[in-house]
Amino acid sequence: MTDAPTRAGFVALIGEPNAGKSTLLNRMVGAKVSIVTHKVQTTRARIRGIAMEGAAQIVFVDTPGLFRPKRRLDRAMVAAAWTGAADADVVVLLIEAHRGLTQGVEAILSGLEERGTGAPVLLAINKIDRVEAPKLLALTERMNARYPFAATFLISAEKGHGVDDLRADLAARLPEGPWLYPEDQIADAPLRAIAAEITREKLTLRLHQELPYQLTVETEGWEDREDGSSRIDQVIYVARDGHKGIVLGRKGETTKAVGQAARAELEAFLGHRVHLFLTVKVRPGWLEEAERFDAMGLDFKDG
Ligand SMILES: Nc1nc2c(ncn2[C@@H]2O[C@H](COP(=O)(O)OP(=O)(O)OP(=O)(O)O)[C@@H](O)[C@H]2O)c(=O)[nH]1
Repeated sequence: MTDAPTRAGFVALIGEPNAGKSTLLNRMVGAKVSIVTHKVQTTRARIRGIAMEGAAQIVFVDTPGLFRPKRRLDRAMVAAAWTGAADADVVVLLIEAHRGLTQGVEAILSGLEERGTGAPVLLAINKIDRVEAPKLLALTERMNARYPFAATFLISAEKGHGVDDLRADLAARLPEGPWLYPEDQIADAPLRAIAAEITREKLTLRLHQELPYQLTVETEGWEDREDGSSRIDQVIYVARDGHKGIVLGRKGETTKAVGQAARAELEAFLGHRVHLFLTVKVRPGWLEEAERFDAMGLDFKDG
């Protein structure tokens, strides 16, 4: 028997808040490689996780900023977010079985129609554990009458029903080609990446608009200690000296608060004690290294 060709590509998972995107990702990807903290609003599509299915590598991206309240829509940002969906090889629209074709879902479908996407759009009706079979059938028909989905999957992300079928179908739709991320990176980079992402998120929450552009967080050290705790060393890189002060805050209080918040979340995530050490460093021109960050699976630029 000949080996199956390798495949790789991007899958955009879209849906209203609370549809179950994180739950589904965790199911498909496994907790270890799922970057679960994604609340940071950026104009870039973000990699949420990478799943291997046979010889296929499925890179899940999400499109932050897509469905924010209309009044505050920043056109450029929303356009960029849609680009994320349009650039994907496959789009999965996740909806809730008990809520059906809501106004929010309708808005997403209109968006897809307006902008168009060359990629097939799959419908995943989630939370099927909450409704009766006849209702599911009716919803499936209604949705498919509304939009030409390439396929429909009835799933329960929480209970795991239908998730394997969805993942296998996604894998089969990806183009043939080499993997986008080396397998060993998928195996060990993620925890460090998640830890860096958590700190970045706390910085964003704390600094809001003041957050320096060209800021990045890297986990440079990780030591699991015998007492069950972890020592994690991270560096916050900024592009200019002036930015260092913003990140540190008066008497270092910003970094301190960020560190405390990040540590608490890391402890909850890892389930054990964490000693987190943050350093702020200036690294002009880190953008040149953007490709390296891309390779780490944290971000990638649109287009
Ligand atoms: N009953 C049921 N609940 C589910 C299922 N999948 C997800 N949920 C619940 O739905 C809620 C939202 O799930 P999330 O995975 O956080 O949803 P999300 O789409 O990532 O939400 P945002 O992060 O706000 O975009 C959680 O309380 C889940 O436990 C399911 O299959 N059945």
